Amino acid sequence: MAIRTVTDAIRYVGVDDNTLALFENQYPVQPMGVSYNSYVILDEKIAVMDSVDARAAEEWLSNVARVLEGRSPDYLVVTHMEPDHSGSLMRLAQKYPEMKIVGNAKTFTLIKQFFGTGAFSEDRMLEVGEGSTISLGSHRLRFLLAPMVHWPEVMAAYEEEEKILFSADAFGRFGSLERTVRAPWAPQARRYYYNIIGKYGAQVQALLKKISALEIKTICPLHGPMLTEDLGEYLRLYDLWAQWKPEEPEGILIAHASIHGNTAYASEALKSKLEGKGAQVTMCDLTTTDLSYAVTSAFYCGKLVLACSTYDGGLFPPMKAFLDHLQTKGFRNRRIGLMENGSWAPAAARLMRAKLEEMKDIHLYETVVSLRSALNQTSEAQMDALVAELCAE
Ligand SMILES: Cc1cc2nc3c(=O)[nH]c(=O)nc-3n(C[C@H](O)[C@H](O)[C@H](O)COP(=O)(O)O)c2cc1C
Repeated sequence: MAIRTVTDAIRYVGVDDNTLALFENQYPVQPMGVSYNSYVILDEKIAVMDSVDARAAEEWLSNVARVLEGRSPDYLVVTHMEPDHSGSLMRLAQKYPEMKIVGNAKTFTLIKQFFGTGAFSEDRMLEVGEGSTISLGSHRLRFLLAPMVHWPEVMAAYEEEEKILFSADAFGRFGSLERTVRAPWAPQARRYYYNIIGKYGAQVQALLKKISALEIKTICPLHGPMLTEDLGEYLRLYDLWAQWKPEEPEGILIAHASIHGNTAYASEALKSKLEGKGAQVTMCDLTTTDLSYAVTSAFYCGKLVLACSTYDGGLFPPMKAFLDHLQTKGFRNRRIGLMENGSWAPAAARLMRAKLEEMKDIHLYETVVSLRSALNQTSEAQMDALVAELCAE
């Protein structure tokens, strides 16, 4: 990946990873890839902002060396210790033994856990806290602690001279810079947010409140593009996401998990009926859709219909996994209809309801569509009643 110029004094030295299959060993990142971002601020003193995944160490070290042009960095700022950003930290630290490591108290606890208690001598660890500053010359970094966005030691850094927010993982998105140069920010930022940061909406709101007092010209996140335009729109979306509010309050997601196809067929019939009433419907086959996309679609819409076959007295596993993931990510504040199928003792609706009742602010529609193997007159009448409820508001 080519080095990029952020401003005259600031360079992007991050690395694209276009070969990784699963980010965090669970989120597909093909074909879009992912980037591990890192920046260098060149002034009287030099700060390197974060390192990269160990997979990308060689390219990153070479990028850093090229922009340094023979100088040595004074600081490596560690905005958090997740290995996709700290995996090459020790390589840079060994190469430049005079360089100080900048972190907060929790950062150094994690550094010791990952790299051993003797990883750094005391004089190499420069501890900062909320509001601490480091002057580099004409540039000055001010630190804003952002605990649990989405690790405990996370901090952002605001560069006061050029009004740049180094936002750690906030505002990041999947997609390498090379492969997604023309892709809109929101779709992969939304999937990144809900799956990785989503549980910590309250902590994201706290960070948004802190940065609302700042004039920001550029946001430099740790994944995906540097953001220079439409910042108001990105902040608006983050504010919505952090409050678990749907982007399409009237949009309906039908998420189905069908063993032999009858529940899927009934879901298609439901979709036709809803569209006949002018509703905006998205379908998600949970047996073929990666969970990270299904979870994102669920958060996007204000209304859902969950349709599931009964399986050994329980939920068909793709629905069970979907509900587990939603719960983990703090899913709430949605209106939901249920459709079940069972050939001899349907239990799916009862089990889905029980799971949803553990979540906050879930409104369940009264009508439950209960299929016995296949759609028939009785279940179609239930479906019509559910359609009326879904379209009533
Ligand atoms: C392995 C297996 C276990 C099942 N367990 C139950 C069950 O416990 N209770 C029930 O009523 N139906 C059970 N069924 C029937 C499914 O719910 C059946 O596939 C469904 O009624 C038809 O819908 P589908 O074509 O969408 O899967 C089971 C089916 C399979 C293949």
